[in-house]
Amino acid sequence: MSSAEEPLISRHSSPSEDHDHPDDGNDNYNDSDIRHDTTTYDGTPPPASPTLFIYLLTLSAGISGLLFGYDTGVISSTLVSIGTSLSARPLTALDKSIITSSTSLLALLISPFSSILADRLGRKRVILLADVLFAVGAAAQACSSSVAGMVAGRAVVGMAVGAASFVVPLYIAELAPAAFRGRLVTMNVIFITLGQVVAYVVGWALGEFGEAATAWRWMVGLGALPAVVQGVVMVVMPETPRWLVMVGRVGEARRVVERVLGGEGEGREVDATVKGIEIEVREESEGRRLRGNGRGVGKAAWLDSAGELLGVRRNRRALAIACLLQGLQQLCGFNSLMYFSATIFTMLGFPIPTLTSLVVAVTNFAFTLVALLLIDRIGRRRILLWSIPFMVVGLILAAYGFSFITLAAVDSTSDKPTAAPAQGAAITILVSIMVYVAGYALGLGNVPWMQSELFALNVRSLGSGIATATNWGANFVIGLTFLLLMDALTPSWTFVLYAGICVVGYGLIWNFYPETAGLSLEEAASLLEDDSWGVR
Ligand SMILES: O[C@H]1[C@H](O)[C@@H](O)[C@H](O)[C@@H](O)[C@H]1O
Repeated sequence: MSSAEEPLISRHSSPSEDHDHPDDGNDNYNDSDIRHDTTTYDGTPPPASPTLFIYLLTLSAGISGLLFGYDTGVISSTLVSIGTSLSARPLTALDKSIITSSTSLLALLISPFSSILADRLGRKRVILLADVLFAVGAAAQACSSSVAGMVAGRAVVGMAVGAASFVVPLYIAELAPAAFRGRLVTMNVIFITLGQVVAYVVGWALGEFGEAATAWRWMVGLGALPAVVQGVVMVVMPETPRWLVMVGRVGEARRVVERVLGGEGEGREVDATVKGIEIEVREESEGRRLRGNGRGVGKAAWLDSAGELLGVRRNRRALAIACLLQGLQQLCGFNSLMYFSATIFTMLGFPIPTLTSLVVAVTNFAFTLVALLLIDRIGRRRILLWSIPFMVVGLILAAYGFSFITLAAVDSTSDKPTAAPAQGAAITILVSIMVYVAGYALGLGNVPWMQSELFALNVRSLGSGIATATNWGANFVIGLTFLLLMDALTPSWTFVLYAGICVVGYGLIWNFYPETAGLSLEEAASLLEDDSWGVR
């Protein structure tokens, strides 16, 4: 579908992809949409300025990113504040690893089901359900008295993250006028990193000024707040017109389209948009019927899409690149810092480790802003090739710093180190971690989320879904193994290992990831036909 034919209210995916793919994460709308979808259904220009409705939509997208960021970031301060409150003993490295990684594991497991639920119940209800899970998970963590209870609370939050990270982008993609869609995905990453900053600030403030025994309960419990706010915003937001048409509620769909278009959406445009959605939905169910699937969650449709994805060379290559980038985003070890920086800075003897660890979140947020200003000008491939060397330098320097210190033993009741390690080395590690995080935020923190521009439309949803699952899978591995690796290999070798992964990743990107910035989807796809994978 060319840009002039793109409905104002966007479609989500092609016929064969809609029901049975795993999570396609943050990529139902992306920056390629900025370039390609700037006109409305009948070719008229998009609304000149955002309507109140668009602001509300932006707010709900923002809160969703904030929640994702808050819940992944807050664990850092929580782990160093729990002391002996869970199961009446200090947390072991294994406890910390399982508490942390249960969230990503459940996010990974739940995301494929959220697409089915989103079709059955509607997008809005699934968002509300995710908000309930966020709130219940936060409360369960706050009230837990054992390690198992805490793991269960984190797992419920993981279900919420998995469902929300699929359905919120879908909701926005189906509601936002095309001209604003690209900006909304950009916002999502900014809000995730902002949510992590908020979590770190809350963790530090409560750890410093709160009641020692209950501070960590407030840290995790406060995660319920944005979920409640989002739930309230969602109550006044409509269901998407595309879903309403899918279930035969065309009149309601029409009223929603009128609302989205605001004053500018008079008669003809509304008609054209609703017609476009109806045609699309009809084509989809027709396609499914022809493949003998009726209206169900077609296994054959899934197989068709999977066959296209793996059977066609350029699709296969797109998938390999998208998974490479998502895998690398996590395996480079960044989230080890996001989850455990307060634990690391405690071991290094910093007096207020939760405050020191704020530099990780703030550097990540600040350089994410810089990246998003630069990325279209510099290009995705180039920004990765420029930034990964900084990550390698940061990691090697940190490894070098760690080689000078014997980590202080941590007093299990106060979680404070029993002896202060060498200060110079600790500062070196702090600075090198900042260099590493800045490099990460400039490239790997963002570029992988632009994955959908690599895929042709008919395999985009499934391809992005698999790549997103790769992200959660690798995130789980990192969360589970970091502290255990620090014990088994020493901190220095753990950081060297991450540096090695970055070097290998750099080589793979150099050889296989072509520059797609500024290209149309067709041009990007045909690059991948080339023997050199379009890199030369
Ligand atoms: O893009 C985001 C961002 O970089 C976050 O800081 C990180 O925690 C997430 O894992 C990643 O997906």
